[in-house]
Amino acid sequence: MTDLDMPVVGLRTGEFDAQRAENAVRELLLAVGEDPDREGLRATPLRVAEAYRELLAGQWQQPEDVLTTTFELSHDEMVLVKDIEIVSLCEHHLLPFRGTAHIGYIPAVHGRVTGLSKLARLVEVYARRLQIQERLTGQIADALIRILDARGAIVVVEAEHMCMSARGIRKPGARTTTSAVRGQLRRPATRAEAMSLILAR
Ligand SMILES: Nc1nc2c(ncn2[C@@H]2O[C@H](COP(=O)(O)OP(=O)(O)OP(=O)(O)O)[C@@H](O)[C@H]2O)c(=O)[nH]1
Ligand SMILES: [Zn+2]
Repeated sequence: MTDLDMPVVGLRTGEFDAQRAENAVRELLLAVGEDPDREGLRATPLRVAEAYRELLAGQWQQPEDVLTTTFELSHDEMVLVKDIEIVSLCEHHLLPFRGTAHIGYIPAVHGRVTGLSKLARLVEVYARRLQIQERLTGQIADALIRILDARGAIVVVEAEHMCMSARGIRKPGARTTTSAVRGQLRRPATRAEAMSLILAR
């Protein structure tokens, strides 16, 4: 059987399998030489499973689920929300990366704008998945174009990866910045204006 013959399993099929996650954590505790039945660890598999349910809640959500409220408004200029805190999980090490996201978009002509909180909800949908920072950044920008029919979108994510600070190269404080720019925001002047607003403290 080749890989191509394998049934497609994983992302967003079914529901979060809490029992399976608990069993896996119990196995992990055994693997690191612990006794999962000692008092302090007895509830740990359950706690960890619940923590992953929360950290990965976006696996079972779609951006359309949160970009619901829109208002009829002809707004020709950029809407920018800065400093949205994010916590995501690096898909390579299952360790958190955390930081901030900044989102700007130019609404559709004679179109609709969305509620500001929905932009932060959109970030959550993609952050609460197994991610790499570049994909997270691009997915948010693409959703703004696809779902809001935005004329332009810019997303900047700044984050610190625990896989770089707590293990491996061990460089606490190293921050990674990624950006995704789509549509009219790719025009140099518009992009420069957006970046200066994002970088202004
Ligand atoms: N581009 C990108 N790389 C990431 C991200 N998160 C983690 N990584 C990197 O993924 C790479 C995985 O490299 P590997 O060599 O397969 O794994 P590793 O031996 O654990 O790597 P080290 O972290 O260098 O010890 C590492 O360089 C991580 O820093 C991300 O969001 N974007
Ligand atoms: Zn990592």
